[in-house]
Amino acid sequence: MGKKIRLTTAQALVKFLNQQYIHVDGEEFPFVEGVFNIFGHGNVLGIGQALEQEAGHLKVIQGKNEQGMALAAVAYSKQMLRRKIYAVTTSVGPGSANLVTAAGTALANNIPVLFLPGDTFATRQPDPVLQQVEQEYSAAITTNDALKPVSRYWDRVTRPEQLMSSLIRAFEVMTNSATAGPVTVAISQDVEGEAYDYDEAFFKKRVHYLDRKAPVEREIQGAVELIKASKKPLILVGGGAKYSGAREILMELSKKHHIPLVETQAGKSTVEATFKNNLGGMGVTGTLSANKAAKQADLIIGIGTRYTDFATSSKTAFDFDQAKFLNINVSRMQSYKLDAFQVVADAKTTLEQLAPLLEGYVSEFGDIISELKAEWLNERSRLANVEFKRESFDPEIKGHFSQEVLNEYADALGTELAQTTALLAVNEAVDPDSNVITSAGSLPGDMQRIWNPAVPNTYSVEYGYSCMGYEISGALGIKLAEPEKEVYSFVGDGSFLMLHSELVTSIQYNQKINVVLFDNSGFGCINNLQMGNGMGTYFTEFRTHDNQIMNIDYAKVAEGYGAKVYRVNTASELKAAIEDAKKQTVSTLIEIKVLPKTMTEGYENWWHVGNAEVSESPSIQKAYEENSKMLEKAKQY
Ligand SMILES: Cc1ncc(C[n+]2csc(CCOP(=O)(O)OP(=O)(O)O)c2C)c(N)n1
Ligand SMILES: O=C1C[C@@H](O)[C@H](O)[C@@H](O)C1=O
Ligand SMILES: [Mg+2]
Repeated sequence: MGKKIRLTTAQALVKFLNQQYIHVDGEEFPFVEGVFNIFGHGNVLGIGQALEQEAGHLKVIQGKNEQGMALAAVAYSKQMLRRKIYAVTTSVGPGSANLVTAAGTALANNIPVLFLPGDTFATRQPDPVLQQVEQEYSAAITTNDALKPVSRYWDRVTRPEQLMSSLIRAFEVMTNSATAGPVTVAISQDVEGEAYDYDEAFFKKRVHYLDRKAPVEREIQGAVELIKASKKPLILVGGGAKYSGAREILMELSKKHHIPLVETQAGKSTVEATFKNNLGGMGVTGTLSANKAAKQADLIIGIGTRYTDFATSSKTAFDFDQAKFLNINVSRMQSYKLDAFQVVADAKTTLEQLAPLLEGYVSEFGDIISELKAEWLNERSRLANVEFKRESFDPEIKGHFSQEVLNEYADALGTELAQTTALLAVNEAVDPDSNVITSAGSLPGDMQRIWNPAVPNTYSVEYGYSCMGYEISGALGIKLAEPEKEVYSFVGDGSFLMLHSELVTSIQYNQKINVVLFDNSGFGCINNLQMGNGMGTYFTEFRTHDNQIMNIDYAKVAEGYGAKVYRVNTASELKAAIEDAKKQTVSTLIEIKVLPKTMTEGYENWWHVGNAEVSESPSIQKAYEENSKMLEKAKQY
């Protein structure tokens, strides 16, 4: 037997984390960058003690809300293309419960993060301890069981020696591109501090290889046949294409064979918006150009995409009578979607192998790609120049609010600015290599349609879970990943109110983020959704008990934390604020008052939502009928 080293479980954990490396395309670097923490009695004397004693290369960062710091870890890993992670340690009970939303976000987006919540006593001697839920039907259930449905691997460590097999499994899952996702290793509070004679070999440097899985001959031949037989193939660029680093080969294939590219939220900015064949986002929140191209396509080459209802317009985006599907995905489960021909392999490797076999092939899209792109760019210019009128304003979201109500908003918020105009003013004003992030509300739709990233991998919208609160938390993660660049967090007033605690952490650790807050005094997109489906405006505006529109001074909140703040309600004030914010070293917040109903609306798309089948309202009955008609046209599965 080899040499032994006596450590507590938590000390062994920290020592092990320091020794995990990843190897990608010939480069090797530590996989765990640091540890976010909020200490409580469930982890301070165990993991806290171990980190205090010897953190090694790990950066230790104090979070302000478990969900917030965990979302920062998700965004960090996403920006690092899943090649580096932060671990997240929490106390027991509410501390670990606060991780559930973040774990769901990581899972829906296939992002590796290591969650280390404390667990109840293994000995059960002091039970029930403070914050122990004490489930009556089973003593084995703890709050951490709530993390099982949102973890790709879950384990509870109740003896020090279990840590070894548990961690090896955890790192195998996180560093495998087909299974990458959140991992939970919950360690009993008493066991964190218990000592054990660990084999020294457990702590040797471990390299996890992120090898690129190559397609087999049958897969390549099948893919080539499908492409050569198609007249109008379309490439749907998903997150997997970005993580695989497929930009150059995508552009080469697209140019050579005249195949348009359209993007999912996760795939956007794999290839910059300025690329001539990039028609932008597709689906419910897609562009007119991408959605028109999708309807014409007879072969959809889905690369690293989950085909969510947003990307496929609830399975109405394509002409299913003629379109075939070719899916390239490291996940076999994902590759089966839409009855596709499956290539279960790395995106970049597969496309590189396809390239020489497609020589001479040209699609029949002809000038259609450039015409569609030009048409969309015109529409985008129109959206940049929307002007409010007090007598007859026709907003993007039509027929919901009367002129009187729109004027009431303009007066209450002191603004005449449209959201699309504001967003495009920001797009023009920021440095092109800046990173941008958002996740919930109306902003992700606007971003997917009209934000043009000029530099690859600068667009990080989380739309797998669309988690309110990710925006500001995630901006901190992106800053940690790419400290040399500015990061802009686009956040609605609703999301800001839900969670912005890590703005404080960004200031505390001198990690400058820029929060661009769009205040329309309400849950705007949900108001659109309900009114667009025949309901009235019901609990989605921020109105007081006596029906006054709330005008909240969010800038003052951020100022209280120490951020540099700006209050703007015209496009020129906004541009000036962006310029000044660039000069700051501290985090900034730009509060923009925008009019409701001025976000972008759908472009030849449909979203299957759960309308009421029976109701007393004729407008709801009508919405139900219209949706049922659309459903008849949709692919059933
Ligand atoms: C954690 C979470 N809770 C609820 C939702 C549902 N939801 C989606 S958008 C939204 C309102 C967003 O309001 P705001 O941030 O002001 O954005 P707006 O739509 O006004 O642009 C809600 C409640 C969600 N996505 N995430
Ligand atoms: O319910 C929702 C509707 C979407 O428009 C929005 O972007 C998303 O955040 C959401 O949760
Ligand atoms: Mg809002």
